[in-house]
Amino acid sequence: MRVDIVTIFPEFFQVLDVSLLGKARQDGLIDVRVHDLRDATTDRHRTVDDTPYGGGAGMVMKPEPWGQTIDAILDDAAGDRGAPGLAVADDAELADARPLVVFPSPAGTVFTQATARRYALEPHIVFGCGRYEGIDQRVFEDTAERARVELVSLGDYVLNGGEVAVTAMIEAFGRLVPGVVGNPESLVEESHEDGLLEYPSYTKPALWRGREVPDVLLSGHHAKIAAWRHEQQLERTRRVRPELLPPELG
Ligand SMILES: Nc1ccccc1-c1cnco1
Repeated sequence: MRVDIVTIFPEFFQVLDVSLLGKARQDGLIDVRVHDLRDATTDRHRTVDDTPYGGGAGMVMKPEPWGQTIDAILDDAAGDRGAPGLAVADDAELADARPLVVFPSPAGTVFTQATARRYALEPHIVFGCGRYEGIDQRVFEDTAERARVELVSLGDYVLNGGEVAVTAMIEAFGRLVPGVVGNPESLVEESHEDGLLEYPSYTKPALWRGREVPDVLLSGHHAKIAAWRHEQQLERTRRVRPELLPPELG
C-alpha cells in the first residue's frame, strides 16, 4: 500500500517512523511518502496561501501548489501502475481503479472504524493536509476529475490543520493492513470492531490496592467468560454510547 501525504509541515510526520507503523514501513508493507507543498511554489517566500475572495478572517490555501503537487503524485503513481496503454477498464472498474485522495476537513464525513477498514484495502491513498481556513474549493473539483475525492472529519472539534487527523487515520487503517499487526486475532476484540465498545480488561495481580479481578475471569470457564464480556460490552455501550447499539438491543 502506498500513502502520499501533502503538507506544509513535513517534519510533523516523523512520528510515522516509530512504533508499529515504522516497522510496517521498514517491512515494505506501507510505503509512506511525504511532500512539502512549498516545494511547488515559485515565489521567493514560497507562498501557499492568500486572502479569501469575498473577505473574511484567515487565509485560504492557493490552488496552484496543490494542483501541481497532486498531479505529480498521481502521474508518478500511474507510472508505477505499469506501462502506458494499460487496458482501460469500463467505467465501473475505472472508478474503483482510480486513486483515493482524502482531505481532512471539519466539513467532511465522520471517520469511523468502517472507514479505516475500507482504507486498509486501498492500494493508494493521497492525503492533503489543509489549514482550518481551508483549501481553495477548486482543488477538490479539479482533483475529482482524475481521482476519488473524500473530505473526512475526525469529529466535531477544531484543529489548526489536517496533520493530526491524517496521523490518526493512518494509525487506524495502517494497523489493519495485513501483516502489520503480528497477531490478527488482537484486531477482533476491540472497541468498534464489532460495533460495540470493548469490555473492561484485567491482568495480574489478582488483588491490587484492595481491588479484586471479577471471579468469572479466574474461572477458566471460556463460555461464561465470553458471555460476561459480551454483557459488559452491551452495558458499557448502553451507558456511554447508546447511539451505537443496534436497534434490537437499544
Ligand atoms: N479542524 C480541521 C482543520 C483542518 C483540517 C481538518 C480539521 C478537522 C478534521 N476533523 C476535525 O477537524
